[in-house]
Order: sequence, then C-alpha cells, then structure tokens
Amino acid sequence: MKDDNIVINVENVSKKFKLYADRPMSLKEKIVKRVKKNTYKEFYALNDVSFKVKKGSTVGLIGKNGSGKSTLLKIINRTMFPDKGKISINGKIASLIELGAGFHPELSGRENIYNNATIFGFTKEEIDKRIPEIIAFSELEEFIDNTLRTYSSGMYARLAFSVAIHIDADILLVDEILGVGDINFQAKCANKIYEMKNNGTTIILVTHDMSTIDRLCDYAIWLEHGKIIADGSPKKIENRYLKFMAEEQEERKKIEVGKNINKQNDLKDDIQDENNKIKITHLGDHFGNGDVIFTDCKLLDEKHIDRRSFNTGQKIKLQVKYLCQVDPDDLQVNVGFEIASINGTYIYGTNTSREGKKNLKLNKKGTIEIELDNLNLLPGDYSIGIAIADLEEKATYDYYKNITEFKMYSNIHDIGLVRLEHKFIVDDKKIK
Ligand SMILES: Nc1ncnc2c1ncn2[C@@H]1O[C@H](COP(=O)(O)OP(=O)(O)OP(=O)(O)O)[C@@H](O)[C@H]1O
Repeated sequence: MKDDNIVINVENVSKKFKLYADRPMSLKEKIVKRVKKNTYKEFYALNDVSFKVKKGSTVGLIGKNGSGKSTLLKIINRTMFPDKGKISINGKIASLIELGAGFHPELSGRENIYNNATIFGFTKEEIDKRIPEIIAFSELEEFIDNTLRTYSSGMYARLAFSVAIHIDADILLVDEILGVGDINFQAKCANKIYEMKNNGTTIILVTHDMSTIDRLCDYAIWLEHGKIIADGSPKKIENRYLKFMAEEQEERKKIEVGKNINKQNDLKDDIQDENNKIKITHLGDHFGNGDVIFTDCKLLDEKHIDRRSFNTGQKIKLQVKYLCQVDPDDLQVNVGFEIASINGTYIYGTNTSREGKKNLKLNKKGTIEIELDNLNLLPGDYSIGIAIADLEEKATYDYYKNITEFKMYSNIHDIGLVRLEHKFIVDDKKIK
C-alpha cells in the first residue's frame, strides 16, 4: 500500500563502479595496442542500501570520504541509475549537487535562469514573475546579462543555488552547502535551507559538519563503504560517528606523534656537535639550545593507554621523556605546556615558573608528566605543545609548539572550544 507520508523510498539499492588498475587507455592507445584491455576491479559504491524519508523531514547523510554519500544523492536525483534495487520519489526534486550542471556557458545568467526553470516545468510568465527574486538572491544584478563564460566559479554556484531554491521543490538534495560562495553567502544559503525546512520541504543533505546535522536534521544516516552502518536521531548517531572517526584517526596520529622527535633522533649522528651534544635542528615551531631535549612523547588515558582521542571531561596525561645534555645541577628549570585548536587558536598555557614552582631539578634522563584531570575541551581537533626553559624564560632548552595532535569527542553540543561550568538561574530558581 502506498504511504503518502513517505516521499523517498530507497529499496535495496546497489551501485557498482570500475576501479582501474592503471589509467584508462586513450583512443589512440586502444587502436595501436588493439588487444590489450585495461584491467579493472568492480567495487560497490552503494551496497544494498534501504531507507525511507518522511514528508517534511530533514535527513543528514554522514560518512567518510568515498563512503557513497554523493552517489546516493545522484541516484535519488536520477542523474545516475542503480545496478540493483529501486527508488520511488513522490514530489519535485531540486538538487544542489552538481551546481549548474544544466547551465550553458554561452548564454547569459538571465537566459540560463529561463532555461533552467523551464526544465523544472515553469512557464515563461511564471519565470518572469519570480526572476527578480532569483537575481536578488544570487546578488549578481550587475552581471546577470553577461555570458556565463565570464563568471567565476563562485558566481556560477550562486546563480545555480538561487535557481534551485526558487523552483518550489518538494524535495531538496544538498551536497555540502557550505562550499558555495563566500562566508556571507554560505550563511544566507544555510538560512534559506532552514526556511525551506520550516516551510515543509523534505531535505536530504550531505555534510561533514556535525553542527549542521545537529541544527538542521531530524534523522541521520551513516554510510560506510556503501552500506548503512547506523541510522537514527542525530544525537544518537553523532557521538558514535565522532568516536569512530576519532579512533580511526588515532592510529594515524600515533604514527605522526613526535614525528619531529623521530626526525631529530634519526639525524642524531649528523647533528651531534663536538661535545657529543645533540643539536636541535630549528624546524619553525620546534627550537631550543638543546641543554635539555625531549626524546619521547605519549598522551595517556586513565588506563595508561597511549591515545589520540578523548571524551570531553576525560582525564589525560602528557608524558614526555627528557635527556639532559649539560650537568643538571647547573640548570634552574621551568616546564610549560600549551593547548591550541588545530586552526591555531591559543586556548591555554602555563609553566612551573609562572605558578611559583621554582625549585625544579632534573636528572640526567627522566620523565615529565602533565596531568589534566578534567579536560573540558569541546569536540574537535587540538594540539598540545611543551617547553622546557630556564626560570626567567630567557633561554629555551627545547620547545615543541605542537608535539602531538589529538581529537575530542562527546555528545555535548555547546558552542566554542571549552566547556565552562555554569548554572542557569531564572527568577531565583536554578534550572535543572
Ligand atoms: N563516476 C564514478 N566512476 C567511478 N567511481 C566513482 C564514480 N563516482 C564515485 N565513484 C567512487 O565511488 C565511491 C563513493 O563515492 P562518493 O562520491 O559517493 O563518496 P562520498 O561519500 O560522497 O565522498 P566525499 O565525502 O569525498 O564527497 C568512491 O570510491 C568514488 O571514488
């Protein structure tokens, strides 16, 4: 029985592609070599995918690069066809997938609007009525009668987006909205999509940005290697997904950890000076006079497992090994650390000297540990740096601005970088 409430029904859809062992042959090569065929393997970009989308809902598709999200959108949009399975669609689709796929470079912006809107079933009179709005949204008034050939890729995308959102679609397919135009235009697009959602348009959107899923979607589908591995409320999927991505990244980060340290140790023979002291090769964010050097680094969880991903609020310990290359008794030592977001925003830093701990003494070799009992960083990517210097911070012995990177995940949806403990009190009553 047909359920009017279901507007998209994807049933056991599979899509295969060919993976060539070497590059496809050119026509000339095919003619010259005649018998030799390109060797290829087939793989499933989508493998037995089934789901239903309810009218008026907003569904977020998530998954690693290459997991099949765009292929799925293209199949729903019917610009690609499945090898197996069935798709039923109930309504008019507008797609923000391959923006401007139907545009003609030799026609003007205005002519392209007419062409494109006609494909979606609008008469000339209907387009005449809404063209001012389409042009205004695209902010391309000055250029609208120029040929599309002269448009930048951002202008092209603006025009295509503007047409797509003005064709009264019942279903909107969006692939990474945040890639369109500049920041202001992106915000405008996001607002428009929000408005369409509120007006009852069914939306399927692909994004790597969890906060978009969080703000816009009622339902999330997680694809991995062309299969749905989880679906449900965004909150339920999001934490599992972030944790999965974090763990995947962990192995990679472990290899990278202290890569400068390894680089330095690999070069040991070359860079020892006349006193057999290992010199620090200055690598931008790594420098120092080498009186003390760091030789190893770990980020440990409460079970002493070396990890690169942690839950918000988890206890972590940065453990570094050091080697003193001068007489330790001659040094008055100051140890510091700093945490920054991956895009370089400085979040926190301190050192023993600033905290009045001025009697620190080292051995010839040893371990320094920094324990953070309650690492209240919000989900995202961060780096940790470490320094060892003299008490007045005049001489730096060894300093890594980024000794390792790590990822935070959690189902906390606060905004920013750090969770601050807080209470809400309304009319003298604490809100629980
Ligand atoms: N036309 C095609 N021919 C051959 N292989 C393809 C084609 N389109 C996609 N693929 C492959 O299918 C797989 C799924 O691709 P798809 O673009 O759907 O992934 P995605 O999840 O959207 O990735 P991303 O997040 O990087 O956009 C990838 O391995 C991709 O290389």
